[in-house]
Amino acid sequence: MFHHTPIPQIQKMSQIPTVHRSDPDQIANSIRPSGQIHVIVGPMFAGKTTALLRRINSEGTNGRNIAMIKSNKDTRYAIDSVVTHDGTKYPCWALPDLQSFKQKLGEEEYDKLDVIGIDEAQFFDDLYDFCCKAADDDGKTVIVAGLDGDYLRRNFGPVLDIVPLADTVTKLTARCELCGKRAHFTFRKTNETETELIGGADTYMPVCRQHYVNGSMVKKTVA
Ligand SMILES: Nc1ncnc2c1ncn2[C@@H]1O[C@H](COP(=O)(O)OP(=O)(O)O)[C@@H](O)[C@H]1O
Ligand SMILES: Cc1cn([C@H]2C[C@H](O)[C@@H](COP(=O)(O)O)O2)c(=O)[nH]c1=O
Repeated sequence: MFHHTPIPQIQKMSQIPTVHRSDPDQIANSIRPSGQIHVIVGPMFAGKTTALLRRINSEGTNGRNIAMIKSNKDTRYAIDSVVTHDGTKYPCWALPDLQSFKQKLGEEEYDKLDVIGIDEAQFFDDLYDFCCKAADDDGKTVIVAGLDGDYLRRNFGPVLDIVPLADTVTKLTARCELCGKRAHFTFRKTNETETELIGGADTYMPVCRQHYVNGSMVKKTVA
């Protein structure tokens, strides 16, 4: 039996859907305020909050209007201030999430802001959406400090999610508490296993790779 295979029809040019290219002039001429996002990460005690405060103070010196936010989960040194491990302070909004910020501050005050600092960013689930809107739509400079990794060296919260949005990313290091070499990791001294556990030098120490691995082995052996 003879089978007739249908020959595919060649599409006429007019039938091929047009790909619409964005017009570069239109993009270039659209007037949008230009925001920025700067991200500071690293282990605990690396100087993330210190770096954040330095940048915020320098923006303030340049006459820019600033607001600082931290997670209200961080109750270590003060409720309504960002505080470094060596005691430098800056007043802030301590919030459960970032979406409540505009409402708390008021629309008019929000519009006047040039720079928003965010500390303990690992605790804000809505970090990505907030930063995207603040920089892309509202023209704010957002400076974010937070832990990139938790005590098990896993992604911590949404901090690494905003790297694709960022103008700059700075990874700081601390000093290994056991040998003084550069420390990239945070070691939890206690046996608690929950990801979020607020604490300072009583609970955590910065360590180099070698001492992170040794410490984890010792913990496993003892457990
Ligand atoms: N192992 C440590 N234990 C306690 N404090 C430390 C330790 N290493 C450094 N520090 C102090 O912490 C300061 C940095 O604090 P901070 O900016 O709050 O760090 P981060 O925000 O990265 O945790 C350093 O300047 C130093 O004074
Ligand atoms: C590693 C790790 C840390 N945390 C908590 C401990 C502190 O309260 C903050 C980090 O503060 P810092 O300003 O960076 O010193 O995060 C946690 O909850 N879980 C962890 O694994």
